[in-house]
Amino acid sequence: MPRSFPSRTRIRLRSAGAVDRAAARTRRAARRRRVLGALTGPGRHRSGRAPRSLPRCGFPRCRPGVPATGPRGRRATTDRASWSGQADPGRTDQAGTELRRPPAASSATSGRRDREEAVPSPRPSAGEPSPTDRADEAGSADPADRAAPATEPVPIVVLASGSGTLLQALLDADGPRPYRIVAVGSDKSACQALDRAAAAGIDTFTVRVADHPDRAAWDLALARRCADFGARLVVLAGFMKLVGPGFLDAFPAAVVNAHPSLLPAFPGMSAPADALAHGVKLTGCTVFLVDTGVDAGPIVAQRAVPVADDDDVASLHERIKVAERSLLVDVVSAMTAAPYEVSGRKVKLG
Ligand SMILES: Nc1nc2c(c(=O)[nH]1)N[C@@H](CN(C=O)c1ccc(C(=O)N[C@@H](CCC(=O)O)C(=O)O)cc1)CN2
Ligand SMILES: NCC(=O)N[C@@H]1O[C@H](COP(=O)([O-])[O-])[C@@H](O)[C@H]1O
Repeated sequence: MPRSFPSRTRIRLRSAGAVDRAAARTRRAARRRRVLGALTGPGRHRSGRAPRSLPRCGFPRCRPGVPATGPRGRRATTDRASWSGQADPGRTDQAGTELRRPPAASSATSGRRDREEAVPSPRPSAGEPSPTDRADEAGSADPADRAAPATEPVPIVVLASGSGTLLQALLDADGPRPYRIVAVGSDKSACQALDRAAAAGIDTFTVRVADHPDRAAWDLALARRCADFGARLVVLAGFMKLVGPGFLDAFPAAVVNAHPSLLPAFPGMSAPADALAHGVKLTGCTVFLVDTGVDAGPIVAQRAVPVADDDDVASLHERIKVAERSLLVDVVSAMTAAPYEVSGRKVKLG
């Protein structure tokens, strides 16, 4: 049974700049606590409570408020201590995803902890800032915030195994985009998708299952590579490996997959062939939030595509992919441009 998503969670994917600013606010709040602690005596916050330590990211190189250096010197944001300053507390996970839970929301995802290293948890942790700190973080009095552009692109990583035409559509999308592809990864050492990324001047990486002792270790290695690039959203675009809980926990409600059928019809690796074999007259494509099931996660968007009488698998798949490319660009743009809400199986875009 796939794990479900938390009910009624509002998610705002944050730009790298936003997370860096949140880290700076947290550092300032910590400094204030130290100064006030010195004034009011040992071990006391001005609220009268004992100060809490900041939470640590699960990845060993990461420390709160200290940006790690990713490949080619790019900063992978690692701060997890930045809760939203709203009445409904939200928080930023390792991937920089801000999770906001409306008051009636149930608790976060249940989690297996069968991993070789701790990975970031979407749950509130001991480092939850005080309400005072939340107010500090929410406040727009910070000149750095006021000066920051409102529309910094959200860093995304695309994972692909094949020809990479979905990736190309994300690369080619016209106009200013709310996302920036910071890296393209694959489970294969060579594939056309990696070539397309390299041609566009984008960093690439490979994480092969065969190079890891087991699938859980591969999951964590893949998550680490994506996190090192500062990904807030991971897009599976023709990625032909199932990702597991170790990966998904690092990017809660922030991994999407494109699939060439109208799910829940025809899940799996041969959807267009299965649709043809079934004799359907209408099929299509789906973009969904990936969970631990196979093509089973909450549906974000779908588009219908007709089946022609003389279609073969290649012609049908190509017609689906035309729709899929623009659907994926639309969905990734919407998810990175504005908060979206996940409520059980329902996903509402901003
Ligand atoms: N946890 C999930 N991971 C992925 C999903 C998903 O829904 N949940 N979607 C896939 C894409 N996918 C089809 O939609 C899919 C990919 C791969 C497989 C599969 O069984 N793969 C085998 C290996 C096959 C191979 O390498 O040739 C495997 O993972 O061992 C099924 C469905 C993306 N990931
Ligand atoms: N089960 C996953 C699956 O079937 N994925 C599908 O592979 C194609 C990748 O195309 P591309 O390599 O040209 O981007 C796409 O149709 C994608 O949905």
